[in-house]
Formats: sequence, C-alpha cells, structure tokens
Amino acid sequence: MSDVTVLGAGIIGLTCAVRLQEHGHTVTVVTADEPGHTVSSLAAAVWYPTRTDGDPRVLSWAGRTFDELTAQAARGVPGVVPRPTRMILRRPHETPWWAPAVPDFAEGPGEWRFTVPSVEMPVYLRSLLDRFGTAGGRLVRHRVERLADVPRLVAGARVVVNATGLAARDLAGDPAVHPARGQIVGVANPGLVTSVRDEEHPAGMTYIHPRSRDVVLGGTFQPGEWDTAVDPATTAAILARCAELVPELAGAPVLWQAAGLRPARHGGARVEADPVGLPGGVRLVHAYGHGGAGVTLSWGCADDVVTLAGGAAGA
Ligand SMILES: Cc1cc2nc3c(=O)[nH]c(=O)nc-3n(C[C@H](O)[C@H](O)[C@H](O)COP(=O)(O)OP(=O)(O)OC[C@H]3O[C@@H](n4cnc5c(N)ncnc54)[C@H](O)[C@@H]3O)c2cc1C
Repeated sequence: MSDVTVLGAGIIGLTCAVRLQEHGHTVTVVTADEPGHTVSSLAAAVWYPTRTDGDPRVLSWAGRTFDELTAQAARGVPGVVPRPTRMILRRPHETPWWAPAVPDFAEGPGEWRFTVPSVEMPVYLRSLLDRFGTAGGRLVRHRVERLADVPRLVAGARVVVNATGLAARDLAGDPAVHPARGQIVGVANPGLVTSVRDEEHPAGMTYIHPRSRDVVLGGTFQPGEWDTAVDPATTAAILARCAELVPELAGAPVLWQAAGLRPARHGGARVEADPVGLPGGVRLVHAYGHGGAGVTLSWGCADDVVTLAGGAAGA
C-alpha cells in the first residue's frame, strides 16, 4: 500500500519521492523508463538556473537546492561535488539575480567566479534510487496512457505527483510544454577541475564541465526541436569552441555524444495542485516543465510538492 504515487523517475520524480518518504509517506514510483534512460541521466549537470530569468519562484527553489546539494556533497553522497566555476562575460553585466544563492560569488574583470554543486547524473540517480528503495519505496515500470489511469495502478494512493517532464505536454494536455534540444559531447578529462561557461559565445552557448572520468562539453539550446539524433557538425563546432576556451581540450579523445530534449515550458515550471484532480477524489500535483534547470530546482520544488501533497503523512 502506498499513499502517494509519483509518475516519473527522472530527477524531479525521484527527489519528490525521497522528500515525501522523509515526511512519512509510503511512495510508489511508476515510470516508463529506467532512471538511467531518462532525460535527467543526460544532464551535464551543474547548479545553474539556465533560462529561468524573470520567474519569481526560481531563486527560492534554486537556493534551497543549492543548500541541499552542498550538504549532500559534504556528507559524501555519490555523484555530488562542489565545482569551481569561471563564467566568461562578453559585455558588462549587473550582478546576476541568482548571486544571493551562491555564497562565494565574485565579480572580476570579464568574468564571474563561483563554486556550485556539480552532479554526475548516472551515479546520482542510482544513489537516489537506492535511498528510495532502502526507505521502502517501490518502483514499477509501466507507461501510462492517461493520468486518469494512475489511481487504478497503485492501490490506496490518495495523491498522484505528475513528474513526467516533456511527456506532460500530452498527459496533462499542456501546450506550453515544449522541447529545448541540447547536444553534448563527452571527452577524456585532460586533468581539468574547473567548469567554464560562455553563455554569450558568438557561435553559441558553450560550457565545459569536468567530471570524475570525463568532461561534458556543450552545447546547444534549441527550443521546438524534437530531433534526438546527434548532428556531427554540431559536435565538431562544440569541440572547436571548447578547445578555443580551454586549449588543453584540443585533441582530447571523444568518448560519447548525445542529444536530449529539456522539458521546457512557457511561463516556467508547473508546480501546483490540479484544480480538477483525478477519479475517486485523488489529488493530482503537477511537477514538470523545468527546462534546462531541473537539477538546479529539484530539491526546492520537491519541498513544495510535499506541501501541495498535503504535508507530512497523517497531518
Ligand atoms: C544536454 C542537457 C544538459 C542539461 N544540463 C543541465 C544542468 O547543467 N543543470 C540542470 O539543472 N539541468 C540541466 N538539464 C536539464 C535537466 O536535465 C532537466 O530539467 C531534467 O532532467 C528534467 O527532469 P524530469 O524529471 O522533469 O524529466 P525526465 O528526466 O524526462 O523524466 C521524466 C520521467 O517521466 C516518465 N514518463 C514520461 N511519460 C510517461 C508515461 N506515459 N508513463 C510513465 N512514465 C512516464 C519517464 O519515463 C521519466 O521517468 C540539461 C538537460 C540536457 C538535455
């Protein structure tokens, strides 16, 4: 018996599931894909509120996630480390609105420097899943056709959390949800430890994120583009831009390439209770549309989902 069903096992579904367990709920996760085959598993993934400007909820979500991931890194949760970052500026900027969330944020000539949590997603998703299973959570592999079918799948659940990312476009009938395609390349790490971001590179957004065994090089942000096939010309362009910024990367062996669809949404992520709900009086809480910042917003949103789900079990 579970009292909450979470639909989706990406970063949003799993963080919601774990937070709900921490508040005394028994949780079943239903997912079409294994966590290792979600969009989340592809994320670079560093704390940064990519393309969320103007959404007044984001600073709180991102700040709470920063603190949670920093605490997890300090206690050795697999896959999370603090990552020094250099952000190249190609024009004058005001102090960014997200700086209050980043304790060591510093402005210098032509760049910002700061330290943020960096998450190695395949490792981290596995550790979240272990944590969920150890606390008694159950994971069911099943692709649902309609949200209204979910209450029949898991006996007793009074709340369903819809954390289906891009699929919420059809499942929740929300045309504001759309893909923002991102292509990335993994190369052997020549010994880098610092992330470099160049959001204003004239040839396209560029980032270099070292991990334990490789370096993730990016990227693209292509709203409305559904194609997940890797484009070789884009890979070549990413490699050239990154080597221009960090010459040690020139000639680094390419280990893998991938393209993923960020679950973007006009108006920002939808984190709210559905006004109608599901058959049988089951409460429906939406948590989707986090675009290029799902990892960055995950724990803050999960806190809000717990509140929307009714707070602590038995409260
Ligand atoms: C190249 C790239 C780089 C990125 N870099 C960063 C970064 O540095 N920092 C950052 O914060 N974010 C980054 N992101 C964004 C981040 O990956 C997303 O915001 C995040 O993964 C969204 O998570 P999610 O759980 O909502 O969706 P998903 O990971 O897509 O998970 C959706 C879940 O719903 C399930 N599902 C869907 N339909 C159904 C159905 N019908 N029935 C049952 N289950 C269903 C799926 O199986 C899956 O388990 C990046 C994304 C990309 C592509």
